[in-house]
Amino acid sequence: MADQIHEYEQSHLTDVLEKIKIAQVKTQAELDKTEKDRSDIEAGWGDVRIKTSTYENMLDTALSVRQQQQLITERQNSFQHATTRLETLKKLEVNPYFARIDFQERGEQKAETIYIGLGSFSDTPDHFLIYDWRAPISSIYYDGGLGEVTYLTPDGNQTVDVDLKRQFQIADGVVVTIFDTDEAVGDQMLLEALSGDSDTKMKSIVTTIQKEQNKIIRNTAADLLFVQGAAGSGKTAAVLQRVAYLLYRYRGNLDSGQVVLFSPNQLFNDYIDQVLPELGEQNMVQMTYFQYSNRRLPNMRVETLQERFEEDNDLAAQRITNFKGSLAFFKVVQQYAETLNRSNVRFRDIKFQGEAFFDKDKIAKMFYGYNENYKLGQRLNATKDSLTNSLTGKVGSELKQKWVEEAIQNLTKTEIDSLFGDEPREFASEEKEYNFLARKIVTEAFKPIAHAIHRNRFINVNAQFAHFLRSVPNFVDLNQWGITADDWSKSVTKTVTDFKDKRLSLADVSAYLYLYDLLTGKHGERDIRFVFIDEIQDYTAFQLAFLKFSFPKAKFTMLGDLNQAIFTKENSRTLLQELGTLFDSDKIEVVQLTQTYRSTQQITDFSKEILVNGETITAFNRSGNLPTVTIEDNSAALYARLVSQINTNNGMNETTAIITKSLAEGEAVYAELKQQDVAVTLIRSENQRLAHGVIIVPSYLAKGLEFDAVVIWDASKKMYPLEDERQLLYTIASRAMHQLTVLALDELTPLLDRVNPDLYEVTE
Ligand SMILES: Nc1ncnc2c1ncn2[C@@H]1O[C@H](COP(=O)(O)OP(=O)(O)OP(=O)(O)O)[C@@H](O)[C@H]1O
Repeated sequence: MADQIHEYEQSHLTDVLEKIKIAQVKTQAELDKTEKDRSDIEAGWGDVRIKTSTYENMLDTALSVRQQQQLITERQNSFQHATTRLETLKKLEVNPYFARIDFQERGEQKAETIYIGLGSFSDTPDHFLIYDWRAPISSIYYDGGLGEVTYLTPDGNQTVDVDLKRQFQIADGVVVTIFDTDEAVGDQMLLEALSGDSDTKMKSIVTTIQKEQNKIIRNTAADLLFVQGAAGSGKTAAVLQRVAYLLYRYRGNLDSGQVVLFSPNQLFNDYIDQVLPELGEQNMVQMTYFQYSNRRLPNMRVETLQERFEEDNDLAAQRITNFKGSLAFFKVVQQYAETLNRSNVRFRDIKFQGEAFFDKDKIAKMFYGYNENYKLGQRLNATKDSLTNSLTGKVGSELKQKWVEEAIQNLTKTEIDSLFGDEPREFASEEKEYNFLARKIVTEAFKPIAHAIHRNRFINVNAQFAHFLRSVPNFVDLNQWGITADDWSKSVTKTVTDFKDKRLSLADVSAYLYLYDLLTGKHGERDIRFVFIDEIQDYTAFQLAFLKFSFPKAKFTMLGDLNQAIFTKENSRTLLQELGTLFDSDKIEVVQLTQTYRSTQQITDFSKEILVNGETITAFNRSGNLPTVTIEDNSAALYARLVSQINTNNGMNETTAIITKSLAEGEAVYAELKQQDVAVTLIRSENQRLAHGVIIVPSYLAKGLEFDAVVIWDASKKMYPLEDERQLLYTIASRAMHQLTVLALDELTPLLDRVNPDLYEVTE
C-alpha cells in the first residue's frame, strides 16, 4: 500500500515537474519577445519627429511621444509580469509543493484534491496543479486535522470535509518522504524543521505554520493585532509570513513600500532579510525606531541603543523617563500645542547677510494675525505664503543695493554668459541690461531665504520644546508621578544644555517630533498601509501613540513578550492597557502564543523558571542536554571552561554566541580569547553583520536572534544583582536552541535561585 502511494505520488510529481518545465520554456519565449518588442520601440524613438513650429505640430509631437510612452509602459509591465512568473516557476521546479489535501465541499458529491506550494501554478486557466500557500483554500492545511474544517474566504466562512492530509519532502524531483497526518501540521514535520542548525539568516516556515500562527498571518480585520508570545514562539516568523500573505492578498493594491517593520536593531534586520525573497516577495521597509526618529533630525545626535541600555539613572531621572514615556505625557503635548494657536510660538529671524531680513516679531504678528478659526498648520502655511510673496516683492527694491552693483562689476565673462543663458542679449538700454543681471543675482542670493521659509526655519523648535517642557507642570500634576518641581526643573535645564551640544535623549525625541508635527500641521504618512512593530515591550506608550499618529491610515500588528522587557522593565505590563485606549476596542485582537519552538525542552524548562510567572510557557517536545552551570573563583579557570565549551560546540558544528551583559564585558572577553588564539568575532554595534563561527554579543543586541549554543558570560551576583534584570537574563537564556552554558565568577546571581536544580547540571 505504502509503495503504491509512493509510486502514485512520484508519478504525479514527475508529471507536474514536466508541466512546470514546459511553462518555463513558454514564459522564457514570451520574455524574449517582449524584450525584443521593447528594444524595437525604443529604436522607434528615432521616428518621432520633434516639430515645434506651430501649435498643431507641437500637439502632434506630444501625441506621438505619448503613444510611444504608453507602448513602452505596456511592454514593461508584461516584461515584469513574465519575469516574476519565471522566477516563481524556477522556485517551483526546485520545490513544487509540500502538501496535499483531499476534501469535499459541503453539498458537493465530488471529492477534490489540491497540492500546496510556494506559488500557484496552472497549466490551463482555472486548472490549478499547485495552489499558493496563501490562497484561501490552503488555509485548510494549517487550520485543522481530518473531518470538518472551516476556512475563511473573501465571501465568508466555508466548511469542508477533509479526508486526507499528506505532507511531502521533495528533493531533486524525487519524493523523499510522505507523511499522512490527522493533525493540523504533523509534529513529525515540525520536529524535522526544528532540528536543523541555526543560520545567520532566518528561514521561512510556510510548510509548518501552526494554527495559532496562521490566525496572525491571515488576519485582515483588526486595526490592532497584538501578539503576546513567549520567546521563540514564532512571533517574528509569523509576522514575516504575514507580510507575504498581505502582499498576495492585496496584490495590485499594495506594494512592499507601503509596509513598514520596526525592528529592535539593525542586526536583526540583517538576520531576517532573506525570508521574504525566499517566499518570492520583496522586503518591506525595515527600520529601528532610532533610525526613524534620527532620520528626521539630521542635525541632532539622538541617544543610541547602547547609551540607553548602559544609562545609569537615579530614581528621580527614572521617574521622569517613565512619565515621558506615558500616554499622559502624549496628551500634555497635544494640550500644549492647542494653546499655541493663541500665543507662544517661538520664532526666530530669517537672516540675510548677517542681518534680520524677516524679523521674528513681524513674523509673529503675521502668524497670529489670521482669523481665529485657523488651525496651527493653516496659520503656518498662510505665514509661509505671505513671507514668500514678500520675498518676491523685495527683489525689486534690492536691485539698487550696493552689494548687487559690486557683484555685477566683479562678474567674469563666463559668469555673465551663464547668467544670460539662452536669453537674447539685446536690451533697449544699459539700465535694462543691469536690471536683468541684477534680478538674476538677487534671486540667486535670496534662494537660502526661500529655502528657510520652505523648511520652517523661522520657527525656533528648540526654544519651543524648552518652553513646552517648562509649561508641563501647568498641565499635569507631576507629584502623581513622584516628580518634584525641583527635579523637573533640573531635567529641563539638562535638556536645554544638551541642545547646545545638539544632543537629544531617547526619552525626549518622540515628544520633540510630535510637537513639531502638531505645530506644523503634519498628518503623518498616509500612504503606509501596514505597520509592524516587533519587540513591542521595549517601546513606551508614547512612542506607540506617536507611531499611530505618524501612520494614520495603517493597520498595526504589534508583537512582543512582556517577559523580555529589557529596557522598559516592569512598566511594560501596563502597555497593553494603554494601547487599548488608542484603538477602537472592537478592532483590537489579541493572540497569545505560548508554545515555544526555538529551544529544546530542557532549555525552555530552565529559562522559564528564571521568570516569576513563566508557567504559561510550554516547551516543544524536542530533547537535548541539560543546561550546565559552572562557578569558578578565578577568571583564569572561568576562561578555561569557556574555551573548552567553545571547542566542544565547534566539534559538534554548533554556532556559539557568548552573550555578555554589556559591550565593555564583551570587549574584555574578546581581548582574552584573542590572547589565547581563539577565533571569535565581537559584535560591537547594531550596524555590524552577523558572522559565522563563534561570536560575542552584548545582551541588548541579541534581541530577536537565535544561536545553536549560548554561553551566558558571567551570570554572577556581581554582574546581575538586581531583581529588575530577571527579564534580561531570561531573554539571554532563551536565545539558545540546543545548548546553554552558564558561567559565573565567585557566586551565581540570585536570579537563578528560583530555578529547580534538577533542571541543570553543575559542572566543576
Ligand atoms: N511553525 C513553525 N515551524 C517551524 N519553525 C518555526 C515555527 N514557528 C517558529 N519557528 C522557529 O522557531 C524559532 C523562533 O521563532 P521566532 O524568532 O519567530 O520567535 P519569536 O517569538 O520572535 O522569539 P523572540 O521573542 O525570542 O524574538 C525560529 O527559528 C523559527 O523559525
